[in-house]
Amino acid sequence: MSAPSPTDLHVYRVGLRTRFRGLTSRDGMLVRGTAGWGEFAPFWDYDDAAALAWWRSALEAADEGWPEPVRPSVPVNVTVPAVDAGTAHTLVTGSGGCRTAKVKVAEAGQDLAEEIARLEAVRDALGPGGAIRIDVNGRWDVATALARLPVLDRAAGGLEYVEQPCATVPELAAVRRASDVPVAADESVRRAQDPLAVARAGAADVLVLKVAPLGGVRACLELAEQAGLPVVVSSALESSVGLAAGLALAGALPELPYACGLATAQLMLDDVVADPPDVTDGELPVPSGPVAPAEDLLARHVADPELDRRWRTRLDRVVALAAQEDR
Ligand SMILES: O=C(O)CCC(=O)C1=CC=C[C@@H](O)[C@@H]1C(=O)O
Ligand SMILES: [Mg+2]
Repeated sequence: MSAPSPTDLHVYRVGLRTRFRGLTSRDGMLVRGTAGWGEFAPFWDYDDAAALAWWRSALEAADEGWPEPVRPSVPVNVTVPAVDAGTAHTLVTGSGGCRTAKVKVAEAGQDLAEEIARLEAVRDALGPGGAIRIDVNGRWDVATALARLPVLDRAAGGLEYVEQPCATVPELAAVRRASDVPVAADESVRRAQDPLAVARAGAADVLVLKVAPLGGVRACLELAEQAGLPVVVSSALESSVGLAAGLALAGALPELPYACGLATAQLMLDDVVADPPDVTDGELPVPSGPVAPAEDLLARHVADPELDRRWRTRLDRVVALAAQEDR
């Protein structure tokens, strides 16, 4: 399917519980194909060329479905946005038994004391056995990373890893060489011309794979195999239609040594899927195939006409790009 009929496309918008990635709501497009439903929801700061991979991932779900899983459920981390310590504590205790927390730091306008308090609260809520990772989204330079990491490592009672401490591959390599905290690459994979460059450079201990920006479950399985590094599957903050693709990847990977960042439905006020899976004992079930939205929820969260028009024109441009590439 290259140009779905407009009736098989739905644009949704759902509010977020707390501000995340500068967003207070999430919007995207759901597409129905012959195998089920896919989600096309590139953030608005992705241009059409970058959005193409998100479209291929949506089409894979809608038209092909996914490879067979090798496990029935996957461990997930609770995602803690750049919130105050009390809210962070509540998020972890209400996460459905997650034993790993990913905590956002380096938020503009916040200071180190707030980060320390957030990490101490998360450790208190998790107890001594849990794992804590932080995500910097590339906002530190190397010197800042090397100054902050020991402090935050202490506040957290030990960090499992730091995700994308700096923006570039050489900077990640420098941090990895000089710090005891393992380094995970996220933007250096999903926003890179060459998603394997960071692995080849020896600049990361772990790769974060997000299905949609990397072009689908099969593309990610191949990437993981070629990289030869442990991977963490993480969401792109989709509805449960899109999250199902992440769960399918996590379910199909030969090895899954870390908890995955796929519990982000907890950050949303509602969903487009009826009875989305709850996190139980820190795990989410791997779906048997693509997941369908519910009519009444689509109606409840239908985008306003202007947003609907923006998504449909965006998709028209991306479908045209895909046709050019396939030629
Ligand atoms: O990994 C997680 O725990 C949840 C997903 C997550 O953190 C993200 C989802 C989407 C956009 C990103 O800014 C953010 C990330 O940087 O990993
Ligand atoms: Mg990240």
